[in-house]
Amino acid sequence: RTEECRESRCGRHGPPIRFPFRRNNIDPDHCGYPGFNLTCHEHHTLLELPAVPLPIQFRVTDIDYNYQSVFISDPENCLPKQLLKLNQSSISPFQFTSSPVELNPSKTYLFSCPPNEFSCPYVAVRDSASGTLLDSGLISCTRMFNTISSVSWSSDPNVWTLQWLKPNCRECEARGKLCKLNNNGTEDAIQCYEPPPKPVSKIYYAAIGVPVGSAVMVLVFYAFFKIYHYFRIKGEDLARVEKFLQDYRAFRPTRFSYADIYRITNHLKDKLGEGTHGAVFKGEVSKEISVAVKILNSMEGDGTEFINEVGTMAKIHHVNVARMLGFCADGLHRALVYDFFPNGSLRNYINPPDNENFLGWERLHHIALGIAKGVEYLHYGCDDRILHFDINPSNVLLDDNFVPKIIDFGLAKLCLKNQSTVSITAAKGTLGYIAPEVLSRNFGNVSYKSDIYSFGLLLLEMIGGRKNMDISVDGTCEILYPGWVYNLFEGRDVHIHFEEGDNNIIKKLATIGLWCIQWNPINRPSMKTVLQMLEGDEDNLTIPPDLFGSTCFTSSNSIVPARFKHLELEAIRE
Ligand SMILES: Nc1ncnc2c1ncn2[C@@H]1O[C@H](COP(=O)(O)OP(=O)(O)OP(=O)(O)O)[C@@H](O)[C@H]1O
Repeated sequence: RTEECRESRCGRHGPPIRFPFRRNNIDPDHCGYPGFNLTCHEHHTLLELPAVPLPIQFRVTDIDYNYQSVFISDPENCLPKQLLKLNQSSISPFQFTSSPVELNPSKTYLFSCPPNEFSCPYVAVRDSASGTLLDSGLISCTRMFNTISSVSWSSDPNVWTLQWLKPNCRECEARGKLCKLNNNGTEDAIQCYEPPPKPVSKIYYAAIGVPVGSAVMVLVFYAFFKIYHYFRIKGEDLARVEKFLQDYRAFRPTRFSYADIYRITNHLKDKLGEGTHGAVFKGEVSKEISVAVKILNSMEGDGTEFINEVGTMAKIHHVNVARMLGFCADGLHRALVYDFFPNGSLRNYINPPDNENFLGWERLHHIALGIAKGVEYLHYGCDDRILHFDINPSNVLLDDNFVPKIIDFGLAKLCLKNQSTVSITAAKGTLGYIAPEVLSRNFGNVSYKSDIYSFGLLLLEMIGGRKNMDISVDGTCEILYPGWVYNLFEGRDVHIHFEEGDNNIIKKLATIGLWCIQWNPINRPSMKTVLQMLEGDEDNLTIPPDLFGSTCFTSSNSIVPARFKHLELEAIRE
């Protein structure tokens, strides 16, 4: 039967109502103790105290079950008036309590005041036995009489504290238990019992359910969005791969948006390196097709010129020239997409030649031949002659079979528009490969022979590596005048490691290299001739005149001719 007597409240903020209190006309009789009836009225909890001639209703503001106290106020905010009515009446089963800290019980005086001056026409004043009587504010009031016994004042003058002694549930409450009438119905007999588990309220359900429900909804929406997004992206990816393959088969470059580039490169995650014209990232058009994406340093314009140039570059197809698979001209973003070559650049293998990456002279010879074929194609195989201007080991990539692929062709033209002239500063990394006439027009006109010069130095680097070119400190001279090569022909130590038989390849590459780096562009062979030399017998090759004889090919005894000094100064100044 205790289930029938669950704790309740009149309003959400009302005091808890449980034994010995019960709600009048709502809770069964056995839920409360006689005289402890409370009434709920408009969410207020009301307590009726017996008085003569009529009972008086007070509002219950709180109930302290541990101290068996009930805090009451007057609904009309005029407690002293009620005090007057209560005078002499019994308020059983309650009684006024004295404040436990109040050593001298107070007398309470009741004053009648002019109703127009006071909202409550009665004022109760507490005065200690020793004490001061009136405060001057009550001058217009008339003292009626010293009131009944001790009224218990709480800190709020509009609230009284009543106490009850019977039934005594203090012990039960102190032990965290509840109290009820004994089963035998004897009024005095009280027993404790365990409080039933609190029913989960609707508010609780709402408090927990709403956020949890919302979170689940958000998760479900998020999951739907992700699935939708996934399939949309997948669909776009498939469409892109399809388009890419179509273009690939038709030898057309695919145009990518910057968002595509961003996705292909997995948010520009895997950076392969950074060159003069921009950074290179690894990417994947699909699981099978890996690409390298060169994001060009930002450019101006609407991209029309860029697209035209790219159109020309895309027509270039040669086994030794990296194929441009696609491009991006989106806003100010410009990018070029190439096949990805996992073996990286030739520089990794020739510098120095005797390390573990050394490919062997046979293979290096093939690579030199491949590069020469690629350059020859750029010079003679296209509608317009394409000058590379930056042939060096970094711009030669090696595919799975170590077939060389020339990259960065056309970039000089593409990016020149932005850089006004060939920038020596920008091309610092490849300074040693730049033909004299590119540095100074005193040496002749810039032409396809400038690429021959760079190729010659690439050959010399392939055989000697930087080991023989001291590029530190005053290295410009050594790079431009690799006199050490002549030591090779004279059988002197040039730090090159080779076996018997390799000698011929090395000498062949050295001879061709020397022909290619002749000062006068007219004396340099064309790429067609270079190819014949590379493919022919080295015995038929003549060693070019020692153009370094009178120059600074060693750092210690160098004497630079006046005309070359001019070049040297100019090169350093830029
Ligand atoms: N298609 C590619 N496959 C694999 N690696 C590549 C590819 N293209 C470029 N790289 C690598 O990216 C890096 C940067 O290349 P990039 O051509 O931009 O600069 P660089 O040749 O080192 O310098 P510069 O532009 O001055 O010649 C290099 O390490 C190069 O090996």
